[in-house]
Amino acid sequence: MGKKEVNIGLIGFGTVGTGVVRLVHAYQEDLYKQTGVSIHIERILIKDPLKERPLSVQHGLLTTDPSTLLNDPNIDIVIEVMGGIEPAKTYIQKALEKGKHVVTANKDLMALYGDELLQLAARCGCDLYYEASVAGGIPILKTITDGFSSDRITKMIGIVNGTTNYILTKMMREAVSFEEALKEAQRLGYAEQDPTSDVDGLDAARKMAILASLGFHTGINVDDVSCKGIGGITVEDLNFAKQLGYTMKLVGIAKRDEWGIEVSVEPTLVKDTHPLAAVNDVFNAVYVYGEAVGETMFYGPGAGELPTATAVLSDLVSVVKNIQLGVTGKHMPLSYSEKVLKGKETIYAKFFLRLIVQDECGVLAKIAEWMAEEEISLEKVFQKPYIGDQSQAELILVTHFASKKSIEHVLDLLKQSDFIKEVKSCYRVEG
Ligand SMILES: NC(=O)C1=CN([C@@H]2O[C@H](COP(=O)(O)OP(=O)(O)OC[C@H]3O[C@@H](n4cnc5c(N)ncnc54)[C@H](OP(=O)(O)O)[C@@H]3O)[C@@H](O)[C@H]2O)C=CC1
Ligand SMILES: N[C@@H](CC=O)C(=O)O
Ligand code: NA
Repeated sequence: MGKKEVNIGLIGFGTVGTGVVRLVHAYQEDLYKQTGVSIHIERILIKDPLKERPLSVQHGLLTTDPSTLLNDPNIDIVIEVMGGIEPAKTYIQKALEKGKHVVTANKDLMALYGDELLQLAARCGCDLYYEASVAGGIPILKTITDGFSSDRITKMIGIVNGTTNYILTKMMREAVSFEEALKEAQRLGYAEQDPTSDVDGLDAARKMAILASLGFHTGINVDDVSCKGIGGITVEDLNFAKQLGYTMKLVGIAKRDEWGIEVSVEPTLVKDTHPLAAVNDVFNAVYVYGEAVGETMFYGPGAGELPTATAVLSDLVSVVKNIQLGVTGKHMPLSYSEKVLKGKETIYAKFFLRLIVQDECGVLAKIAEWMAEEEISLEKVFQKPYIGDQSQAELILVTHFASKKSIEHVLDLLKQSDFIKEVKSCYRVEG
């Protein structure tokens, strides 16, 4: 056992950074007992020196000059919790090149440049850990890389964005408007600096790319993830979902089978009896199916100061243990499978369609005929008068499993036909 003290350079002192400082102080003694070293925060890089902060720190600890942190030979580990691509990427590269280990919560960066940074870390003999980047406080990356090393993961289904889950829960349960719910999520520190990445699904897509890469042992990029956000969801959609026994969730799916891998993020109607339907507010959950173990589910807070800080701290403890044992920078290869992505013709799901149709003889028969031609069979059909116009009806269809290609073809036919007045919505159904 070498060191008596490990010095940390913290980049970012916002929601997560503040949580990290609080926990390092609160758990100082436990951390010492686990690792045999004192963990000391040596410097904190911020942007705005005039900002009021919820936590005061010792004079001289804060700096706006990155070189005082990156060039300080006393700093052993850099924790990056500032977010974004640049200058975060350059700071992490510089830290690794200087022989400093890195812990980051940055999924934007890890989803885009994870491979490059991990390779650099290996070349520099350094550790690079990023547990906080996916599902906040749930220790899901360690679970997948270590816990599932004895199994073959076939599917992961997750609610991996806390902000959108919080918004959808507030809209469905309390009829709070989208704007109000988003503002509250921002106030609570859940949302990204630019919350469009939460709302448009990109944050979840980045997390699913990281999960799929680790779970399927191959490099899945954000561009490989088909992604749709919650922006287009209407209160009407939510009410229909509720009446029919579904809950709307932004769901990420990563699946592999004999045709290859599919990864997607999209608003999904989850059956009320499905465990994911009970995941509310800022909570996240990831269902992992292993060939041998079967179904497992991991649940916990997906964002917020202290939950996210626990993930950062747990990585920090891993690095400190590696330093003490003299095994930093030594990792077995994780990426060894060929990447084969599935086409739409082999991506199967159930779908919910809401249509405004001409209320006349033969309409349903024609729709059923188009569906049959694509080998789509219907699980549920509901019809009710359309409030806006008595000559029209609102038709809701839930299909059995159909390929994405087939459903898209039928949607094209529906949109072009004279007797379908409007295709109001089409959602994937889970459960
Ligand atoms: N919030 C959450 O619940 C979660 C966040 N994450 C990730 O953690 C990271 C941090 O998120 P969060 O704490 O919410 O973000 P915040 O916006 O709350 O904090 C960002 C911090 O970084 C500092 N910073 C930003 N740009 C610069 C710069 N150019 N130079 C120096 N300092 C800079 C800011 O300084 P200043 O204070 O002076 O403005 C601030 O202290 C992100 O990657 C995010 O995706 C991951 C999981 C959950
Ligand atoms: N904005 C993210 C923060 C955690 O990753 C979320 O809402 O999940
Ligand atoms: Na996590």
